[in-house]
Amino acid sequence: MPDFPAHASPGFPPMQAPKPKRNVSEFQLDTNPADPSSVAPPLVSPSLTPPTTPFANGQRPDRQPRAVPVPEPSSENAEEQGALLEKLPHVECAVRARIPTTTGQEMWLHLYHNDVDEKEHLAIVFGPHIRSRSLDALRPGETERDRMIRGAYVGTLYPGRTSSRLEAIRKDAGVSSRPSSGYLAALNGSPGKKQEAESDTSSVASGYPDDLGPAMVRIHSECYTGETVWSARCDCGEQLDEAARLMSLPMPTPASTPGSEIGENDAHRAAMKLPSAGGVIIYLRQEGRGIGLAEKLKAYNLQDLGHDTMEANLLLRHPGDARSYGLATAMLMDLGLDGERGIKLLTNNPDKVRAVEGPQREVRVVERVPMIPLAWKTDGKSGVQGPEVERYLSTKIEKFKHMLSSG
Ligand SMILES: Nc1nc2c(ncn2[C@@H]2O[C@H](COP(=O)(O)OP(=O)(O)OP(=O)(O)O)[C@@H](O)[C@H]2O)c(=O)[nH]1
Repeated sequence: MPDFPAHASPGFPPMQAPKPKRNVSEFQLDTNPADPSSVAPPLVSPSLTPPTTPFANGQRPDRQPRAVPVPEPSSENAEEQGALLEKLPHVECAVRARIPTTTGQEMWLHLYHNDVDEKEHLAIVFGPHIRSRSLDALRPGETERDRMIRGAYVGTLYPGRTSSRLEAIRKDAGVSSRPSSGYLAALNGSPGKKQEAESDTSSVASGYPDDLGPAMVRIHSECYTGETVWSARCDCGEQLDEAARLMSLPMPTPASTPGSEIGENDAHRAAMKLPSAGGVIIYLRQEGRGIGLAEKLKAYNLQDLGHDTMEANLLLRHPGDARSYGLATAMLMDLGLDGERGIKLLTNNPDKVRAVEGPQREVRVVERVPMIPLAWKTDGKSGVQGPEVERYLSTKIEKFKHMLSSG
């Protein structure tokens, strides 16, 4: 499986990163000097990275991160988990489309509307198993063609297709239908199930197979600078690429579960382009940690004047982090990822882990997969580098308490 392309345009040659002026020892990270294993990873330029950097010795050539179990929330730590919304927003998937990507993997882009803002939030779905309940629900007066145009079809589109349901196509072609069950049967119109799909789409089960375990999820906040105009102030573009790469890895076998080491056999299977176990990136339009692009650009000027990313927000009279995750919870529920089985969340952000679960723990984060900066994992061979991103990462660890040393 080839790597996802760097988010930077290949037309722009990489710039020489300036030499760092500061050393990791100045960052006063939360470590216990008596315990060498507690030393946090260094934040200096990769050319100076000492061997304690996670994966610096090439132990994880596959760049597959380890999953960390997430403990059940307790009433004792409820306060530090922060306040959650009392009521989740209403979301509806308006349209989805198949997007072939430059790596050869396909993804399904789902566009959502909601009742709390006017923005178009997105779910980027990898693999065949995750479907939107609100998209699949029948809408009054719509034709089969209408359903296909808004993406509410099963299988793939092709010129001349007349039905959104596979069963109807098989019947027209005189092919006997394979027995299907549950959600897909309901969508396909199997006797006894169609009524269920029409009357109460929220009660049908997700198509995500039980044996795949918790689905992999990334909640990503928009970053125009890091994802589109090649900024090296943050690692947002790289995180988006990495989440897509992990969700495109081949379907696990009993010997290789998602989040575990990937073996030679898996590399072979990836090369054969076997279907991926998939996952979903919820892409929220909360640019600049919720303060918007104009304010983030002011914050960058304040950072150039010597302030860190949190101070800059506060000087502009914004909270350090102005984001919320209720929309993400509602979208995950719509995608059938609520319930006991839980999800595996790609993040270092402790606030995000609980906030995305929702007021009644509608969604359960059962595992956390750390997002280690690529430069740390590849010993500086790739990834965003430079003094600005080093300062950004150190502030995330020191002030936002991101769990960046876990690996
Ligand atoms: N206000 C502000 N926002 C920033 C800055 N740098 C990046 N962002 C925004 O921060 C968001 C990404 O947040 P991060 O803090 O990188 O990561 P996170 O989502 O909290 O945590 P992870 O899940 O571990 O990646 C995006 O909306 C970016 O636009 C900055 O210097 N100032």
